[in-house]
Amino acid sequence: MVDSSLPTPMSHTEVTLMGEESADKENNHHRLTMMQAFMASALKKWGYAPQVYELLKEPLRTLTVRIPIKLDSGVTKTFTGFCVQHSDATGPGIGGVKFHPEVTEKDVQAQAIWTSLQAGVLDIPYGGASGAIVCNPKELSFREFEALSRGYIRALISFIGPKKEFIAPEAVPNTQIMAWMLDESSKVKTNESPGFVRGELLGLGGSFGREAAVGIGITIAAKSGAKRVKLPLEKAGAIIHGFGNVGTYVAKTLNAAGAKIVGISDGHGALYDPDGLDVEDLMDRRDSFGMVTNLFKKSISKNELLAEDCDIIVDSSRSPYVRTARDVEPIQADIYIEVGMEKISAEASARLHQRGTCVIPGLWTSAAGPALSYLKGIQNNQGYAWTEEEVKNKLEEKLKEALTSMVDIAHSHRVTMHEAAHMIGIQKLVNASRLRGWI
Ligand SMILES: NC(=O)c1ccc[n+]([C@@H]2O[C@H](COP(=O)([O-])OP(=O)(O)OC[C@H]3O[C@@H](n4cnc5c(N)ncnc54)[C@H](O)[C@@H]3O)[C@@H](O)[C@H]2O)c1
Repeated sequence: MVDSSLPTPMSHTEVTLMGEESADKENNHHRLTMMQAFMASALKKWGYAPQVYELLKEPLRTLTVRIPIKLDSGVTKTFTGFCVQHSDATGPGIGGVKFHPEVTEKDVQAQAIWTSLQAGVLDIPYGGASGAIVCNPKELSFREFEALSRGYIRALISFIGPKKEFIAPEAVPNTQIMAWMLDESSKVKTNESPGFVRGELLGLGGSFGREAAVGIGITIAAKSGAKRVKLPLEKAGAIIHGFGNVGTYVAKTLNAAGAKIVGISDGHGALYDPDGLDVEDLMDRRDSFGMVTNLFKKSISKNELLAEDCDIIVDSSRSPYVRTARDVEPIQADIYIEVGMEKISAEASARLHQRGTCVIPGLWTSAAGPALSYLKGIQNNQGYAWTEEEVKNKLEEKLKEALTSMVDIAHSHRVTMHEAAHMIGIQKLVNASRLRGWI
């Protein structure tokens, strides 16, 4: 039964290209609403009843905790942390923990819903969760970082664990942070399995492949997009919008696959050279804020870069700004690869689709992390670790299966790849909720 009262996909305010800082401000923090709109639209396409949207539009649990930490100066500072569990209908939640000065409860809720959908896209037995600590990682010493990581686990220990929620790395969290979190949970709760956290050190039950995972996903995306638009990857020119952790990894893997990196951008500006940029050199010259474009007199603006001639755009920026249909109008690339949560609006995705651009949605490209967590869980459960090659092959297989399902749904339902991804994600969640008798 189609529900006409469900919200239609959000019509984003058309933001004139007035200077990116003000545009960012205007468009900020829309991701939860945007997620709900994508969800409502996917539910409508499947014809689900309104009660389904009511159940899934918000997380089942949102917890706020306060974490007091003694800083190196001897002063106690109290940090705020969030833990959001969207749904455990399909299994225990899996979610990253973000350490960021501007992260809000709504950001974490959006991320948790998004992770639920990712688990559905991958068809893995997990639900969506997400966590965050409001802090500026650049202001924390190594010891303070450890204290905060352990404090977060102590504050949440009753709500998380292998049967409730796994903790996985997100933005800043690295393997060391995961190891501290695992150790704290073993101290507070005896017999905690190494499977409690995902992404920790190899010597502590971690899996190979954590760092390479996102790059592997994006390379598959680039190769499959290139095949679709009949473009030899070896002759392709790629622009990396957001030359950070993911962006540099992608630049290196695309370079290795034969593509030329013709443009990059960071928080400051952008660089473009049709003859190709020296990725290694740019990486070496980045400052402690990750910026490099500020060193060049010939740098251009981030918006100008979007309009430059290229075959592939990888959008791996960490901008809060969601691109509208109007923003994507100047894009010339044949392939647009979104990395991370909803970088473009439903209308922008539809516009690119209409123009024949192959759009690979972030819901799929960023699913390599959860897919790897799933593979790690299997290794932990069987007490046997696979080789790096085995992990890579299984990861590729899982991602390719998910990509094929997405393409099939896009064709059979005549929808964009974004819509197809959301439709698959939501369907798995609805089926599990229905079997449990929740709806
Ligand atoms: N790190 C991971 O493991 C991982 C995994 C999957 C998805 N993601 C997603 O990928 C995206 C990038 O993550 P990351 O870890 O590389 O982040 P990062 O902070 O290391 O890099 C982000 C880059 O974006 C740039 N940037 C910031 N504001 C910008 C703007 N307005 N315009 C253009 N560039 C801007 C920054 O200068 C930086 O170069 C995020 O959306 C993240 O959620 C990350």
